[in-house]
Amino acid sequence: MSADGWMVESLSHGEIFFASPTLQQRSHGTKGAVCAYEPVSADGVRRLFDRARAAGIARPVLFGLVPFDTTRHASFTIPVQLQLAPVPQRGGAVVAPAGRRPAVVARQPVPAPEIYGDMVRKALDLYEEGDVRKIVLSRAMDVELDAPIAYADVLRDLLRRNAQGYTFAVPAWSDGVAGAQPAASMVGASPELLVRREGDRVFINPLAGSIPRVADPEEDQARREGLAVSEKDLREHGYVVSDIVRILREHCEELDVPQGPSVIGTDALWHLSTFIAGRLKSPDLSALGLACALHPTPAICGFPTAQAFAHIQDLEPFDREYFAGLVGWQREDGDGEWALTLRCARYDGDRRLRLYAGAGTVAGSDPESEIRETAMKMETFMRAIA
Ligand SMILES: C=C(O[C@H]1C=CC=C(C(=O)O)[C@@H]1O)C(=O)O
Repeated sequence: MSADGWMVESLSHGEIFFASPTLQQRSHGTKGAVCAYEPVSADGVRRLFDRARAAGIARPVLFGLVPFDTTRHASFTIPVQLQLAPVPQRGGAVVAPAGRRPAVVARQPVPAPEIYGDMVRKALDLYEEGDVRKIVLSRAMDVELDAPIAYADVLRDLLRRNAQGYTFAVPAWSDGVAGAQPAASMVGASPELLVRREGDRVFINPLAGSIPRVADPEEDQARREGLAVSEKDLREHGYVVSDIVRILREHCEELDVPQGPSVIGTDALWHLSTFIAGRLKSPDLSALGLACALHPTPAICGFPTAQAFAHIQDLEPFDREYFAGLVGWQREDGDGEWALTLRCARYDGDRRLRLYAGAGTVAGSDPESEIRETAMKMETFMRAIA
């Protein structure tokens, strides 16, 4: 453990790091890890734990990435050596980065911001036609660096600025697996908890409806207050909460849903947030099982889900892969935490990253503000890299 208490020192490509607001976990080495690259299923997860036991891993913890489109392959890893610790007090001593940061050699938006604006305008036309009410539209940015990233520096930076978030580096496998080097890793700091399960208690914290923060404290506060009463943002948030609650009612016998959202802040944005707690009807439903029942929520897809999903496939000119999917961990008893894979990038382990950002659109959305919001989401991640 390093002086600042974060277990990120010498983390190499393919190793795992996952920090929630209270717990940090990291793997040491990639040798012997039990891995799978297959669509997510309860049977598949069970088989992985069986393989881990057979391999002599005493207290197996499964880490994973589930794609936005769950018919595609997920990436799962049960490391041989895992270290757990409470997160250190924030605001304490911060170890300065050891070396120089990589420089950006090239940036390529996918698509260009104007085209993203056109996508939002097309969504606005669809709202007039009436078969869909919300679509979360995203864009990407391909970045080339002059040198590989230092995981420890990047994660420290993300951790420092996202105290209430879920900071992660989790490997993405490709066909064949079992090699020591993954195809890529997803690296980022998500503000959004999809599901935490502790025994029969579950916690869900959807976010939707956002505004960028500014340095001036008065203007920043005015933006926070404006978001709390914005009709468009409350509507955007409402689709998410009502759909999540509808599904939770099938699986929970007690549900505690606040009357209305509150506003939470990351270092760069204000978000509308609703913290929901429930008690599961069946102890057999794991954290990942419930997360998959809820996914894709209108926070990253839209409403109604099927129509929004089809429009996303049609409008977005790139494959989301693991972006806007699930990232997290789970123990054999089904307890665990799954966050949405947001504010992140796919990193190839060398000099290439693909950053992603999305924004919810509804009738009344402004294409220019959605361009700004997605730019801000990617920019905050870039600050940690170069
Ligand atoms: C899709 C993203 O954010 C979602 C989560 C929180 C707030 C959102 C919004 O206000 O648009 C998005 O629904 C992203 O960060 O890429």
